[in-house]
Amino acid sequence: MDYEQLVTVMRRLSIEAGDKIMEIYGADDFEVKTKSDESPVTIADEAADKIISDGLRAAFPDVMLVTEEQSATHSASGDTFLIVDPLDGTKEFINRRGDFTVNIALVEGGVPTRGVVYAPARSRMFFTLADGSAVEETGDFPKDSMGPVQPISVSTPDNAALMVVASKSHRDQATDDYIAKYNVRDMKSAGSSLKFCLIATGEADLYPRVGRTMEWDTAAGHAVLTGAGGAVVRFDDLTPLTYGKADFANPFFIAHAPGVELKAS
Ligand SMILES: Nc1ncnc2c1ncn2[C@@H]1O[C@H](COP(=O)(O)O)[C@@H](OP(=O)(O)O)[C@H]1O
Ligand SMILES: [Mg+2]
Repeated sequence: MDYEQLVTVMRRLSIEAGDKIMEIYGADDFEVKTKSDESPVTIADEAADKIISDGLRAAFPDVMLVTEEQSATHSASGDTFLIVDPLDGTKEFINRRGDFTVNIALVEGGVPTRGVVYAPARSRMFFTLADGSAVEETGDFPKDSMGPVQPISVSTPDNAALMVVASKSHRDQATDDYIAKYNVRDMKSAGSSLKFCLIATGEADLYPRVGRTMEWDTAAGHAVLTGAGGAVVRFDDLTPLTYGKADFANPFFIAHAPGVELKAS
C-alpha cells in the first residue's frame, strides 16, 4: 500500500463527499428513508457513498472495500480492507445539528492504521499522514493540495478532573453509570466520530461507548486517535478493539488518552 497516495485520495474523496453532503444539507428539504435496521438514511448518505466508493475502487482496485451503505453485500472480510461511513451521525444531519462526519479508514491486520474524519458543517478535518501520525487541517480544504496542518496529540489527563465526551443522540443509563465511576470535571456531548477526534486533540480525555456501533462508525476516528497517541479498548476486558469481526459489529468500547486510569466495567 502506498500510504502517501492513500492519504491524498482519502482526503480528497472526503472533501468531495463533504461538498455533496453540504449541498443537500443546505436544501430546504430532503427525504429521509428508514433502512432495514430501522436507522435513517438520506440521499446525502447515498450520494456520498457513491463518490467515495467509486474513488477508492478506481485508486485501489485490489483492496477490499466495506461501506456502511453497501453493508448487506459484505461477507467474511479478512483483516485488511478499506472501510467507509460516508455520513456518520445521520440523525445529527437530519436534525441539522452539524455533528456529522465523512469517515474513510484503512484496516491492516485488524487494526485501523490510517483514516480521515471530515466534519464539513463544523469545518474540521482530521487525518493521519503517511507515517500514521495524526493532524488537523485548517483553512478552506482545497481538493487538490493539503492546506495548513497541525500535529494533534492526546491530553495528559488529570484523573481527579476528567473531561468526558459522550454521544448526543445515543445516551443511556448504562453510559451514565459507567461515567459515574470517574472523577469528572466536565462533560461534552458530540455526535458521530467527532468524539474520537476530541480525544485526539486533547479536548476530552475519555469516551465510553456503552451502546452499539459498527466498524465503519469507529475505524477512521480510531485511526486518528491512535495516530495522536490514544487508544480504544473493549469495554468488557479492556483489550484493544479489533476490526474484521463477524457482521462488522463492535462490542462496547472505551476510547481514551493513555493517561486515564481506566475503571473495570
Ligand atoms: N442500535 C444500533 N445498532 C447499530 N448501530 C447503531 C445503533 N445505534 C447507533 N448506532 C450507530 O451509531 C452512530 C451514531 O453515533 P452517535 O450516537 O455517537 O452520533 C450511527 O451511525 P450513522 O449515523 O452513520 O448510522 C449508528 O451506526
Ligand atoms: Mg455511522
